[in-house]
Amino acid sequence: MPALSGNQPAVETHDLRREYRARRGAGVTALDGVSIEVAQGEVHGLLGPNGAGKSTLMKILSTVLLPTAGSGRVLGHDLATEYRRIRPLLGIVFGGERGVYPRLTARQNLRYWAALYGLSTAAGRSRTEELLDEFGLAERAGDRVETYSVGMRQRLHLARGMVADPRVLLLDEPTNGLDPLAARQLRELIGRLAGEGRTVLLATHDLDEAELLCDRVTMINNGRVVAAEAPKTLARLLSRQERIRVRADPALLDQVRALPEVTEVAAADDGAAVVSVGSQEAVGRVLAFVVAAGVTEVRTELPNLEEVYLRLVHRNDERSVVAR
Ligand SMILES: Nc1ncnc2c1ncn2[C@@H]1O[C@H](COP(=O)(O)OP(=O)(O)OP(=O)(O)O)[C@@H](O)[C@H]1O
Repeated sequence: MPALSGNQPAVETHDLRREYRARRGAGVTALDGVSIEVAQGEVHGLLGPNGAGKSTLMKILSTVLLPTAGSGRVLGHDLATEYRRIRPLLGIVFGGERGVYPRLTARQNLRYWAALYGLSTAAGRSRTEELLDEFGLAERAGDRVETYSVGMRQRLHLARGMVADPRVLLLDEPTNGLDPLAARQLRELIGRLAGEGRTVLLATHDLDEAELLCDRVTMINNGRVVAAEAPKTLARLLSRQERIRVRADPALLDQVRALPEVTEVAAADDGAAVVSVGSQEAVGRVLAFVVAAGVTEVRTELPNLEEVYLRLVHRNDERSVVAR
């Protein structure tokens, strides 16, 4: 990977707008003033419901689509005028079959892409073998891709995106359609690639994946940024209810339920009870009550990213709620 230069953001956009013209009727505004900033080395999630504008943003960042208005830079290079300098810095892994030839073997695919990226034959061959090893494809490297499982194909997509050792990886729903094991293997690979100092921009519908992998997430709805923060910070900012997880007998739980500060007592999957408390100030009083009653297994927790997402994106279409 080429050395890092300066500390400019890996990716930044300012007021990006993208409209798609319709032949008849009104056009669609896919992006409506999107400003994001992704630091070098960061794993950044792009979250939002279908049609939110994630793929449009990814296409603009990968320089295959121009914005209608606004601007953006990748490692300091302007998206509109310096795309030739940006492309070698990017590894692009979008879903579907594009970019990998099913009738060729994994080895042939990777050598082909290495040649397209301008590697010499010898360098392309050695890079191909490295990638086949790293992405767990070496054993089947001589088989046609059409005989691969979906998980193997997706690992090959990721390997293809890594041929030129890019500084920035753009991943559009890379684990979509994978079974849990294959998705986990791919996430481990993504985590490893990110650990090498690369910047990763990951569009995903999988909120657990985002929580697991991402340093920060941007949530987009109707072409607008509704939040941009670290998953934990978002949870804290949006948490109107603190929760306390306790293990206690049913009689004590009845007493807890009757406390004025408590809004709900629900059963968790693991047999514990999750006590929701109306305000953060009241948590101490409820905690004191359960501890005085002899409960020893007790901890407070924040909502997970899925709950934050549901509140932010599906609550309504408010404008910027928690923009950086
Ligand atoms: N080529 C196009 N022509 C017209 N409208 C388009 C085109 N591409 C996307 N759109 C519209 O722009 C909006 C944003 O689409 P986009 O694909 O960027 O969203 P997304 O967040 O990636 O959705 P998904 O999660 O379903 O992939 C949608 O209303 C979509 O219908």
